Amino acid sequence: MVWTSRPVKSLKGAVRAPGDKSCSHRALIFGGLAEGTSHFTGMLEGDDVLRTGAAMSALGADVKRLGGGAWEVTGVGTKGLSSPAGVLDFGNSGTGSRLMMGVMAGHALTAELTGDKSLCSRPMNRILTPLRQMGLKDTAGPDGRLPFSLTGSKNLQAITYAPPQASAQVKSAVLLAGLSANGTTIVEEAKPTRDHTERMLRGFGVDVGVERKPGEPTRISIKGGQTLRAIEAAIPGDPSSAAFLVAAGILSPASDVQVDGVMSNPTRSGFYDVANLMGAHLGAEEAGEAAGERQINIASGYAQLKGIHVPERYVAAMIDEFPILAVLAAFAEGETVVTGAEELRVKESDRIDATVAMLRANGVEAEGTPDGFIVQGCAGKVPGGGLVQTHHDHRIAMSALVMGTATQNPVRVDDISMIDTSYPDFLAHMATLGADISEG
Ligand SMILES: O=C(O)C1=C[C@@H](OP(=O)(O)O)[C@@H](O)[C@H](O)C1
Ligand SMILES: C=C(OP(=O)(O)O)C(=O)O
Repeated sequence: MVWTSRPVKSLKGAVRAPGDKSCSHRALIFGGLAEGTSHFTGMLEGDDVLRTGAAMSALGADVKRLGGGAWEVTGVGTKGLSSPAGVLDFGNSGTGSRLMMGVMAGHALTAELTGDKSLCSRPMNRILTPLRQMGLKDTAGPDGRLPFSLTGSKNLQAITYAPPQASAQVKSAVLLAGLSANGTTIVEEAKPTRDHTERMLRGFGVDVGVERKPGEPTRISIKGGQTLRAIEAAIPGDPSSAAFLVAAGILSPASDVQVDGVMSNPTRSGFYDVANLMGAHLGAEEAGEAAGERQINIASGYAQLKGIHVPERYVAAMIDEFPILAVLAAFAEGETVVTGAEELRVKESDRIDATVAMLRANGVEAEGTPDGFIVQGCAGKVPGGGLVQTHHDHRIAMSALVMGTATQNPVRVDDISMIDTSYPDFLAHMATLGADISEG
């Protein structure tokens, strides 16, 4: 079903950021491994997270959705999960499927895993390779694509592993397997990635070592056999979802957009840092802590941006924000160059190709490179008028709809149903700000 976003003169208003997707997955997983009953509020209730909850429940945890973002999870203890009766379907979610593989590796269980078309085309060898070294058995073919089944073991061996990719999902899967392995598992991380697994595990009482030395990979260690203790926590707001609203504020003349309760964590703040480097003037006001994370209220208003070469040190901290950054680049003056972001090719879609095609369909000169893209900015005047193919990728769909609020002509999108995977309130929040987005 095609949806259209039409240009508006201004966007104004305040909305609360939805619960962070990464933290919501982890809350359900860790709550299900803990001893006792955990309570969470402010959870994201997108399809990706719901599927992680369903998987934990099928494996034996008691997972209750109480309504309005509140959840109650009674855990089974670190080695207490058991084989599910049916297939575990992770839908569109790389995070849910990959973190759960790490968890299941350390349990005496067999499970069949699958996902939607997009997830079944994403690489899983990055997870299977280290987990097999630890003792996991699986039926995956050489290409390592879902569906396959895996059989875990209560006797995993700890390893020291240096992931070849900058990936929090790989790091987390290995650490979670390490939680029930014999010995101390160490992940050597060359480039910092989001650290929610480390932080949140500590909140559950797990000892996670982090050793940083200048010029060397960070060594993150976890001793097997530790117990998680149930917690009460509020989930912080999602900076990746908030980025769409903040970008809409920057693009729209005479706008005044506020997004409240956004997690501010240096491993997630790349988009905001880069937007400021391009000339945005984002306001930040302290908004207290949630689950050990700082939160801020972000104020966003119109700015004429300048293209830049995005410094590669920001890439991991804004990995999901490149499609919306490309929209900012389209409105900027001059060229924007992204390098070092080859991981974009293995997300829900090939986000380099999908992003470039989204811009070109709307009259913007852009080209893909093996590890990024180059955008020629239109200095505020983006033609629009195109039909964007989302390739079932939520971040492409939301980026295109935000772009359409400020183009010369409406922007159409082939399908928006998958936005529910990460941001079910997106359309409602955009409507609150005054966007003109409708079906047809
Ligand atoms: O650990 C996580 O919660 C995530 C890690 C990132 O993936 P990679 O680990 O593949 O970079 C990110 O793209 C994803 O949206 C969420
Ligand atoms: C890449 C993403 O998620 P996942 O890997 O969990 O599917 C995303 O949300 O942009």
